[in-house]
Amino acid sequence: MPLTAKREEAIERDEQDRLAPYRNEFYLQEGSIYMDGNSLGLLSKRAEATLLESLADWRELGIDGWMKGRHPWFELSEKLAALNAPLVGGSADEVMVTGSTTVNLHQLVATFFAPSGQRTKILADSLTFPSDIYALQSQLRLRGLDPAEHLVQAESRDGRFLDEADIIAAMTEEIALIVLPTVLYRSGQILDMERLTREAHARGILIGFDGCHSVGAIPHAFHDWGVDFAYWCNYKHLNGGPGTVGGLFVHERHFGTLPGLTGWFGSRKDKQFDMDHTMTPAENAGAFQIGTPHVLSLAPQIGALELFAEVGIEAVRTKSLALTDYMMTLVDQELTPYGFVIGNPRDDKRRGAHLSLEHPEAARICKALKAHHVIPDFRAPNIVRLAPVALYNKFEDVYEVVSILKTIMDEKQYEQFKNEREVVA
Ligand SMILES: Cc1ncc(COP(=O)(O)O)c(C=O)c1O
Ligand SMILES: Nc1ccccc1C(=O)C[C@H](N)C(=O)O
Repeated sequence: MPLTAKREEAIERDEQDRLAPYRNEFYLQEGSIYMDGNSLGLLSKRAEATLLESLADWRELGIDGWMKGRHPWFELSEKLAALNAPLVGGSADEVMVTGSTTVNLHQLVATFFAPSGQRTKILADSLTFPSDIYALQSQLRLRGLDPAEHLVQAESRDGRFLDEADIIAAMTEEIALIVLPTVLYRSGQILDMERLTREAHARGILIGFDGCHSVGAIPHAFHDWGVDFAYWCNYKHLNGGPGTVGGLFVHERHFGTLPGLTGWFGSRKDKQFDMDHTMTPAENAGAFQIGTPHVLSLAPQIGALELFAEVGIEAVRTKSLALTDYMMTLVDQELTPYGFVIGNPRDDKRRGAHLSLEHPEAARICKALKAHHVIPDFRAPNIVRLAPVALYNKFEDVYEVVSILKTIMDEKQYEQFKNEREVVA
């Protein structure tokens, strides 16, 4: 189904795009358009190379890979932390690449949730990713507190967005800790982290953020905003590979706080192999490591993060906004008659890096897209999530996806599929 908009306009924008050459850094499948980098980013050639180098270090050096490898494993988490730091607005000391999103949340809540007196509750929200809620519930149970009473979830007025004023209103004198997403995983709304942190601190409450959907997509200033802690995954926008090691940020004002969950890799590096039964924790965010790093799962990040160091997060964000803005324009022009509702914020300040297209037939529209070799994901009950990624998608991809969507809707091709979700996406 031809679009009213002209393909040449998309091609022209690609020609002017300074980041266009980075597309060649990635493995893209011929004839397929990947729009799911907000769930699992694609493999880059540099990430593949650093993974293979680490594998070769293991093959050739055995145990000496820890100190003498091409990317010595003993300092690898620290090296990657320094590459993550500019992406979250922290110093290299405030960041550590370790654990996974959910494990890091457990670690940080185990550290910073200190119920006392009437402050015994944790404040989260009703739209956040389920794993965070499960972790918070179990942390409460571990302290002998009933989650039904002690986990407060700020409500959304429309099921899509959160209003900071509602969250602030829930910051009562019963709240000890707040955990919120930076960007909501379904609607892509960015929360005003600076404002929320200021308001939490004005009430004597600690606050941390889940950065899974924002790190590698938008700039952050966790240090300057005064955020107490944050945690994120490196497999979405950072393209570190499936299940790659996650990241965490702890504000320097908390250095010296004993982690809730300690292990020998949280030791000061020069002390670790003293094997003393009295731990000497690292004097920075390194203290929050627990055990031996998953080296082969860290290794792709060396190459993947190098790309971000080269391009800079500001340039990534500028292109990402241009891509999602272009996609919204085409959706408005071409798809409105078919019943799509744009369920993400339109404002640049509020919009993350993906579009959330709502439609009652969303599950089977996603299946029809896949039959056309377009990879979106479906999020229940009615969302087609589409993420045009700055480092590897082009404006012409956006044009093509909207054009395919128009054909699917016009010819009701989605009717060939069941309107039920698949297992993963
Ligand atoms: C916002 C958010 N939080 C938490 C998670 C869970 O992360 P993990 O499975 O890596 O612990 C995800 C994605 O899986 C997510 O998108
Ligand atoms: N970790 C995964 C493992 C398997 C499949 C998807 C994921 C995701 O990350 C989903 C993502 N967090 C989401 O926002 O839906």
